[in-house]
Amino acid sequence: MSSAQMEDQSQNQSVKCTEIGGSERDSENNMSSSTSRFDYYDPISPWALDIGGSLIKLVYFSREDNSLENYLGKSVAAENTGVLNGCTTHPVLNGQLHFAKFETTKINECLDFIESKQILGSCGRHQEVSGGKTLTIKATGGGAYKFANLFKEKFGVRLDKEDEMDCLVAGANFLLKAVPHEAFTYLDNRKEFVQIDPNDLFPYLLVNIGSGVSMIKVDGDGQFQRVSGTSIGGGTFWGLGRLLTKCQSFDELLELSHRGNNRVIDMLVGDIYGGLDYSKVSKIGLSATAIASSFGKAISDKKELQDYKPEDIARSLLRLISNNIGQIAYLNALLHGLKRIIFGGFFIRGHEYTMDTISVAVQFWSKGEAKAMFLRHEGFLGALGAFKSYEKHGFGGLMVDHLAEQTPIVSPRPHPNQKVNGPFTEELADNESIDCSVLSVETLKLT
Ligand SMILES: Nc1ncnc2c1ncn2[C@@H]1O[C@H](COP(=O)(O)OP(=O)(O)OP(=O)(O)O)[C@@H](O)[C@H]1O
Ligand SMILES: CC(C)(CO)[C@@H](O)C(=O)NCCC(=O)O
Repeated sequence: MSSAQMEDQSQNQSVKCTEIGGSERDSENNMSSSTSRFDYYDPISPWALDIGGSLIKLVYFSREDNSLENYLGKSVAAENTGVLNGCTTHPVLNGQLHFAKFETTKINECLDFIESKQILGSCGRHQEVSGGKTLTIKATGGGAYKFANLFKEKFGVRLDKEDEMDCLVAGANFLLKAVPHEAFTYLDNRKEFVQIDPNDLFPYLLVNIGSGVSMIKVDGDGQFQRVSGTSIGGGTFWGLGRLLTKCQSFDELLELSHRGNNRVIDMLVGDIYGGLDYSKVSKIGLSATAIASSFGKAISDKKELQDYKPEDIARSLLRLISNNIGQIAYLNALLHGLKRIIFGGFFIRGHEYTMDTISVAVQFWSKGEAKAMFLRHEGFLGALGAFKSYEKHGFGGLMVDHLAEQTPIVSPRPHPNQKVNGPFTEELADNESIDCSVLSVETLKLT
């Protein structure tokens, strides 16, 4: 299939997922202690959190109304054929996987959202599920530690902490293996979806650009090493950008950068060489338009901060940070012999200029040997990994397993080749949901 065809299809992309759980829920993590088998027939919709330094990411599953009937029907049918009696059934739950994000400094908005959407399930607030057990929710990121008490006080739920790197890798591997049209390249204003053969996925370098940046060499499922990182990341862009431009939101900063011209502030090779290409006077090969020194013009100009346009500052800053991350990523890929570099994290936000800058940096430094790739669900790797981690604890129908098929997505997206007015290419709309079919494997205990 040509990349152009793949791009077209992506416009109707949706994810169908399969949710699998297992085993009896008799551990500390249980949602139910099962005094009757019907305790299992009202499963709490699973959800998971990734609470980072800048943003909280929430992934949750909601069933369609007829889902429960479906579930009961299949289970009873299984019982009638003698499959039950402590054995496993495979009821299919139809529903949707939802994604939402909130600023960590506004965590109350997240708590209100959880409450308003009733994603705590039928047990409601301050629940003690049957048998005196506390509902446990999978959570990752530093905030899973920092805000554990807040969730306990507000909802009576316990945050079951999953390692941040484990979750990033699990989320990335899941997306790369199971979700069609997930990975893409972006260069010269062209977005091309890449279908990676799941058998030829590893090794790769995962570069997660959150507040800070983690670089992880991924060798397989659960096999990885955090090889590097840098504190110059998304938090730096947003923090410095806010101070320098006085803008009020991250989106405003991105919007500014879209309109700006970095050459006003960055010192170019041509500025130093009197307009000549350095490549013409030396073997080093830097063009006149290459940035010699980010923000370098600010030293020579007799100007103050207010003399620069906020949009030009935003543009230079975005270029500086993206370039730097692209370069460090490439150096790590080189050090570890990796050709494929996959970028995630909410810093990217499907922003054309960010992706282009990172891609150019990787291409430039690797002389075309390495490739930068991006992910549609870039910001939800950790939360998806936490969501998937229910599975490894073997309880309660809580694992996205594989994609069954695609159905049209609810919200329309611009065509990848269509020039959009804003700075974003194809960002996941906030709170967008994805159709899912969920296979819930429950071990039913008959009493
Ligand atoms: N609406 C937004 N508000 C604030 N920052 C945003 C927003 N959208 C994107 N960002 C960018 O995304 C970054 C956070 O990305 P992400 O959520 O992946 O990391 P995090 O989990 O908060 O950080 P860390 O993993 O380092 O703790 C911010 O620092 C900022 O650059
Ligand atoms: C500290 C974490 C892992 C928290 O998510 C992240 O912000 C990060 O990778 N920062 C970069 C730290 C460093 O390696 O210099």
